[in-house]
Amino acid sequence: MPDQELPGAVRTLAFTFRIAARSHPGLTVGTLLLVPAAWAAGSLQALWLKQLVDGVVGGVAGAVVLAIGLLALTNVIGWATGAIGARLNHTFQEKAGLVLEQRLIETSAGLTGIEHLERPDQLDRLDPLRKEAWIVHWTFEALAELVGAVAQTTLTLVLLASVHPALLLLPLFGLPAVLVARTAARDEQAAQERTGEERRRQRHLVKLGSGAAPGKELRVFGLGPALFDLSRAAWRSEHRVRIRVAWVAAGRKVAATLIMAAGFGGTLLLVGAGVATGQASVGDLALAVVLAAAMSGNLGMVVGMTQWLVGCLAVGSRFLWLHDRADRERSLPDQPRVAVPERLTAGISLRGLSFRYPGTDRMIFDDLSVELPAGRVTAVVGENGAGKSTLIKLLCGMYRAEAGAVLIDGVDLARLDLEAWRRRCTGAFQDHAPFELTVREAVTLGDLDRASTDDATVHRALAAAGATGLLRTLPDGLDTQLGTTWPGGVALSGGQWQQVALARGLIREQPLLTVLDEPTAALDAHTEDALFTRYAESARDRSRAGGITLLVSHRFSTVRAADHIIVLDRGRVIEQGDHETLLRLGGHYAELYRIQANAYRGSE
Ligand SMILES: Nc1ncnc2c1ncn2[C@@H]1O[C@H](COP(=O)(O)OP(=O)(O)OP(=O)(O)O)[C@@H](O)[C@H]1O
Repeated sequence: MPDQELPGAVRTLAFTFRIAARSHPGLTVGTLLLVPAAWAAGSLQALWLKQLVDGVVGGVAGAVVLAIGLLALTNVIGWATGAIGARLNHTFQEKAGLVLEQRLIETSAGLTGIEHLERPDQLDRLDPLRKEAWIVHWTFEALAELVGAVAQTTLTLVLLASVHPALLLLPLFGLPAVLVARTAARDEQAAQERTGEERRRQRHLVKLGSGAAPGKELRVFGLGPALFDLSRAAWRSEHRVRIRVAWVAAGRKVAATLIMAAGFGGTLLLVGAGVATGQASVGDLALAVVLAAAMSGNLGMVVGMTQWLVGCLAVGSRFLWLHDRADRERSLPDQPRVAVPERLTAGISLRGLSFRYPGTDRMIFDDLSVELPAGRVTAVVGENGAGKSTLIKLLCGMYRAEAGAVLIDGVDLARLDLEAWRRRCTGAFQDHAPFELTVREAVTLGDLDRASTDDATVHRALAAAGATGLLRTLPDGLDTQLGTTWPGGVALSGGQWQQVALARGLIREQPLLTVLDEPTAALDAHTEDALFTRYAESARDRSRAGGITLLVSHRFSTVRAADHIIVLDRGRVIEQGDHETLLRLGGHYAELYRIQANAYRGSE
């Protein structure tokens, strides 16, 4: 289970309301007053109807004219407040939605680590928020409509009590419906939590089955039917739980509706008897019929709006949960933060590092010690799952180690100003983000701290990433839109996307740490080889600030260009040294290098 319960409805409502009200106080108040006013006008009409009926029955012309006038006036007011309220509400929703979305991005991206994006239990929790963030915007409409429904119900009750005090009991008959709605919403949320994994799996399988990237594998392996079966199984497993919850809720709702109907029947009997005995007027009967009928509708609306609001809050509570995490992070005892050094003199030392991913049992590193000397290019090699990418995550402060420390020129990374550290880090990753922007934008995103980026800088970054040739083929040079789903956008191959990502990673000047986690795996071996040999040379030239490059690659022809090579095996360093030393050692590295070199020669 995730480390913390989801926040309750009241806290979530206050939180969502606070964010929106702070950004648009006038709209908030306007919406919350006008929408309910339109509702209340509905009940007043019933009162004027009673006056009208009594006026007609008693033959009092003045009362009839007054009642008609009031009916017309209330109608106009109800219509006008309804129309303006709806307009305001719409504007408010759009504006508040934008603020909420902005906060969501800020909160999610602002968390120091990436645990919430990688841990399955936390992903299950965040999934509805990512997919249905827009539901949170409806919280205010749901709230305004609920306040309106409650206001109308209250006014209806006051009017019913004026006919016969016993009619105040009418809402008791509607109470089960309200309780049933609340329970149904809670059960639905619990079912959502329980079936989060199945839902994600099903969506993942549908995405695989219909996406462009897996299209080839799907055809070669004839995976369509198998994926469909798996997706159907995941859907069934999720659906079974949710259908059971829906049926139980439907059963309870039928019972609650029967109780409401009994209340309506009782009202008619009571007031009808009063008219027969002369204790009530015909107008009272008309009022009671209209209001009692409206009462079940009103309570139904209260129930519906409550359900709607609770549904919005269920999604909002995930937002608050994320927000709480950010708050907890901010409220950690504020240790004096050490400034990030302008240049590295010693380098980075990983000392006695022990780490396992939160929520898992397996140690990825157990007492790992590694030195990354300042101004040097260090390569890490090792089989799949050896811990290479995890090492990078720890160096960038995405996770904290359980024991040991990452020392930056002797200072524990945990004591450094992490944001400032990250501003001095850069990198490119195999699972890079394909930013479908112009080439210039996709590259300059790598250094937003720079006051302005001239074209020469972008060209330099693209050249360093070996993408000059690619640029020549693009119709509008740096202004070319990437991604075919945009007007005039061009399609890039996997390797070309990687080149753009690498250029983004290389645009920052004088980084203290450059992590290159298989950033060119989609390039051919020759191109990668030439690129890194050139990169390693320029990195040595630029090593004045003591910047460190950490390269992860499975290609030994590339790795040999590094100053220092670390061979990882299941989280342990089994060999290290430069290429020549490791070859002389005749160990694991030498063996793998020879296998690759032979395969490479054989393929030529
Ligand atoms: N987010 C995660 N949660 C739990 N375990 C993880 C997570 N990411 C990686 N692991 C586990 O940590 C171990 C090391 O993974 P890592 O990605 O660091 O290996 P790697 O050496 O980079 O592998 P590759 O060469 O395949 O990229 C693997 O066993 C992997 O299953």
